[in-house]
Formats: sequence, structure tokens, C-alpha cells
Amino acid sequence: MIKMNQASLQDEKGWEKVSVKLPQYDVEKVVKATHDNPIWLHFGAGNIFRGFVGGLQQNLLNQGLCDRGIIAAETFDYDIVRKIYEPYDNLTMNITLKADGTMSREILGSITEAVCADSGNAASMERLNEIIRNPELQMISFTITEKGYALKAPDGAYMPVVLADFAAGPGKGKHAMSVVAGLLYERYKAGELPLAVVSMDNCSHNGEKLQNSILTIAREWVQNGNVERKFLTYLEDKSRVSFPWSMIDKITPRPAEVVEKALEADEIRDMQPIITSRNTYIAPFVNAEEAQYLVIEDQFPNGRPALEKAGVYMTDRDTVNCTETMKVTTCLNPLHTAMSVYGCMLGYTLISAEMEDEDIVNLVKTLGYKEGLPVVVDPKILSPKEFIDEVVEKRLTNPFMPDAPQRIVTDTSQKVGIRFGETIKKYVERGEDVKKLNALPLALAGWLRYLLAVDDEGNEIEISPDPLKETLQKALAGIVAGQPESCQGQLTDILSNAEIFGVNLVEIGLASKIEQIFREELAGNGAVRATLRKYLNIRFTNEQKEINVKQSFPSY
Ligand SMILES: NC(=O)c1ccc[n+]([C@@H]2O[C@H](COP(=O)([O-])OP(=O)(O)OC[C@H]3O[C@@H](n4cnc5c(N)ncnc54)[C@H](O)[C@@H]3O)[C@@H](O)[C@H]2O)c1
Ligand SMILES: O=P(O)(O)OC[C@@H](O)[C@@H](O)[C@H](O)[C@H](O)CO
Repeated sequence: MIKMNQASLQDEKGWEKVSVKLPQYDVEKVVKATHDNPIWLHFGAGNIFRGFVGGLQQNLLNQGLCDRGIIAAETFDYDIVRKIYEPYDNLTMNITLKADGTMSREILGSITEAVCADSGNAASMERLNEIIRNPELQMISFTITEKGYALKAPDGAYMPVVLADFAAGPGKGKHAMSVVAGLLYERYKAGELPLAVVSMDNCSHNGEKLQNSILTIAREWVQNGNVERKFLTYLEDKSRVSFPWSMIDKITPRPAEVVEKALEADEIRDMQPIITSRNTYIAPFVNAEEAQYLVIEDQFPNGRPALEKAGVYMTDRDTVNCTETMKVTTCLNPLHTAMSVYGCMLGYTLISAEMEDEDIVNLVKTLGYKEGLPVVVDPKILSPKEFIDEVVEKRLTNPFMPDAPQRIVTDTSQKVGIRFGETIKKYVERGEDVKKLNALPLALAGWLRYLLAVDDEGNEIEISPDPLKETLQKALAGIVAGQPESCQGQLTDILSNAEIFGVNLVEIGLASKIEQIFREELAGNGAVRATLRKYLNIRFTNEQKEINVKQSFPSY
């Protein structure tokens, strides 16, 4: 039996026997150097950070192109640090699930420390202050989910926690954005030191979103007399504090039992996943696909690791924006969300299994090739057509990826505006009739139908966590699956909420089609599938794919 920790890294033969690659550098030395002189602090100690971002830094450390690792900070779910980082000396087992069925295993030592950013814990906060004051610190980065940046509730009012943070001032904040604004104030006081503040979350214009939230908090603090106005000048000066935009892509499912069992079979100890009290699905290992893309705006006022040597595209803002728009609004995430809401209703628990269902494949292809591609902006560094081909033909179909629609539908209310709203807006801007769209309204109607928590066989299903779950289910009250007549105008208010959909769907004339689809999906057992078939009566073969796209949307 072997257990992943600092001591067992010495047992090279033991790890070789179970096909686990080890860091090619002196981990203890890197841990100490990073502790004493940090260059990179990351917020959101979850799966994609550990596997993807941690993997990039390990690559640089292995190549001898860097001598320090990354420090993880957690503002939201302290169990991650206590149960998954500390017992394994902050090491991660990174598992790559390849499409040919092979699995590669590597221990990452590049994440060297984990700190709970808990304003109630003086020692942790002092450690974070020490890190942020380090003149050599180059960046703080984030994978805290879309909702981590939001200061307001969907009704447009500031959340109570944010109002409390406005009043409390720096160092006492509870919301992730207030914690970070407080730390930036420390760096300002330490000599207005330069820093890049980099969001790596899946939200459009992620850097701008992060910047707006930090600036809003700082302005409130200035107004309340908590901080001096010059702090705001510091934050607004991009030669000192930059908020680069980024696009991140690597399908990183929740830790899977099949991987746990494979590790157990090789007598690797204590690798069980946990679900924390804050609903993070996490394990000592991270499992993910092989494909990965990271594109970052190259604005780093205090320098940066040579990320391009680890395969990261370092580029200008426009290119990031186009790649991000391509991925998040057209070529990957909309397909993911649409197939997942339908997958949950059609009884699937595996994405690759859904890709054997002709109706779901039709939905995915219509959404991507027919309704998305015609309005996508070509980022040039990646071809949208090739990107979507890879997603549809290689990535979603990988039978060894244990990804579940139930993971992907988490927080859908936070994502529909970006994943579907942006494309709908483009049709509106072009003056095209949005009623000719089928997959986009199907995706939105399907999501509302999913929220009724009844599958296509009439069985109850569990709805994945979502900050608007209760509000939306309340708004849908009275609607009963199997009774189309129970839908009596309840959708109008929801569909006119531009905060959710990115656009007022009633105003642009798409709400009636969504409501019609939704009602048809209420018609009884099997109605969800029948409705999908009705609206997607186009069949794609490889040869037809191009022809269909060109014929239906000549602008493509
Ligand atoms: N998993 C993927 O396939 C993938 C791929 C590309 C991008 N991403 C981006 O990364 C994000 C995280 O994905 P993950 O797989 O690491 O998820 P995860 O569940 O493993 O981790 C989520 C992290 O966000 C933190 N968090 C959650 N809600 C928060 C809040 N309100 N405030 C502050 N922190 C909060 C959690 O504590 C945790 O550290 C996604 O939301 C997405 O934006 C994920
Ligand atoms: O991570 P989320 O919750 O924003 O979205 C769920 C998935 O669509 C997403 O994680 C994808 O797997 C990822 O965007 C692929 O790069």
C-alpha cells in the first residue's frame, strides 16, 4: 500500500510500480521557496485549478523554467483545504483520461500551500497579507465559479453579505470579492506594488467582471471613508493593477468512482472522493480529459511565469475575447448545458452515453453548427469549425470520461445568459427573425421543464444546486408535468428577466416559441423526446453537416 504525501515521494520505485509519474524537481525546496517568496496566489482551490492550472506550473517546474509553485486560497469551502489538501501535504494526483481508454497518472507538487481566506481567522488572514505584500508576487488568479463574482441578487439589489462588507471595510470581508479587495488594499499600502488579477472562470469578459466587482467594493469603501481615494487610482491604473481576460477549457468532471477503484486496485491508499458541506465534489485526485486550452491576455505588470512554454496562448484582449466567445457562447458550453438539461430528463448520468442518442446529438449539432457557427467571431488562433468538430467528435464522445449532465447543470441560472443569450442577441442585432431558431429555444424551454424536477417518464428527479432554484421553482408553481394547460402565463415574468437570459426574451419575440415548446414538453410521458424530435427534424451526416449549415444560413 502506498499513500500520497511528501514522505512517499521518496519511494520512486513504489510509485513507478503503480505507473504514477512524480515531480521532476525537489518539491520540498519549491515549497520553501514559494512560502518565503510567493509569486502566484490562486483563489478557488477546486478541481480545474488543481488539475489544469497546477499541471501547467508543474510543467514549468519540470522544465526548470520556474522555481516556485502556486499558493491556493479558499474563501468559500474550507473543507477543501482541511480534508483534501492538508492530509496529503497539498499534493494532487492528476489523472488524464485519454480517448483510447488509457489513463495517465502524475503527482503534482506545484501547489505548495493552501490557506483558508477566513476573515474570522487572524492567523490565516495574516498569512494572506504576508503573501500579498510580497514584492515578487506576480499574479492572483481565480476559479471560483461564475457566481463567485456576483455582488447583486437577480432582483438587482446588493446581497446582504456584500452590504455588510461595504460597511465593514478592508480585512473584514466575507464575500470573495471583498476579501480580494481587502488584500489589494494591503498591497497598495505596501508601496502600490504591481500585480495581475486574473479570472480563469467561464464567464464572458471574465477580467472585466472581476474588475467591476473589485472596483465597486473599493468605491463604496472610499465613500464610507474606509480607504483613501488614491487606492482607487491604484486599482484603475493598469500599469500597476491589471485584470487580464482569459479563456479556459478542459473538461474536468467530478472525481469518478471508476478512477477511485482503479487507484484502489493498485493499492494506492485513501483516495476516496468526498462531497463537502458546501457541495464541492472533490478527491485527492483530479480526473480530466487530455484536451486543454488556456488563452490569457498578456498584461502582467509585475512579470509572469513563462506560461507559453507550457502551451498557454499569451495574446491580446481581442483574441482572448473571440476565443472565449467562441467557446463559452457557441462551440462548447451551450452544447454542454443543452445536452445536460435534456440528459437529466431523459435519464442519463453520463455525457458520452448521451452522445449515442440521436436526438441529443441532433440538438448538440443544430445548436453548434447551425445556430452557433453562423454568428461566431473567428478568433484566428483556433478555428471555430475545427474546435466544434473536436468537441462533438472526440471530446463529448470520449467513453472514458466520467462526466455527468448533473454536474454541468449546476448553477444553470448563472450561465444561460452567456451560453444562449449572447448568440440570441447576435441574431437580434443582425435583424434576423429569432423565431426561425430551434435549438436555442429548445435549450431554454428544456431548462425550465427540467426545473419541474420530473423526468420524461414522470419520475421525480433531483435538481442540481443553483442559487435561483427556489426562486424559479416558486415562479413555476402550479405548472404540472403531464398537464400543458397548467402553464398559464407563469413563464412571462421569467422570460422577460434580462438579468437571467442576457436579453428580454419577451421583448425580442422569442418567449412565445419557448413557451410553446415548454407546453409541448408537458404533454405527458415521452413528450420531452417527442418535442426534441419535432423541432430538430434535420438529420446530419458528415457530408450533410456543411451543406445544411450553408443552405440554412447563407451568411455562414
Ligand atoms: N470543471 C470544468 O470542466 C471547468 C472547465 C473550464 C472552466 N471551469 C471554470 O472553473 C470553475 C470551477 O470549476 P471546478 O471544476 O474547479 O469546480 P469545483 O466545484 O471543483 O470548485 C469550485 C471552486 O469554487 C469555489 N466557489 C464556489 N462558489 C463560490 C462562491 N460563491 N464564492 C467563492 N468561491 C466559490 C469553491 O469553493 C471551489 O474552490 C467553473 O465554474 C468554471 O467557471 C471549469
Ligand atoms: O464549469 P461550469 O459550471 O461553468 O460549467 C459546466 C461545464 O460546462 C464546464 O465545466 C465545462 O466542462 C468546461 O467549460 C470545459 O472547458
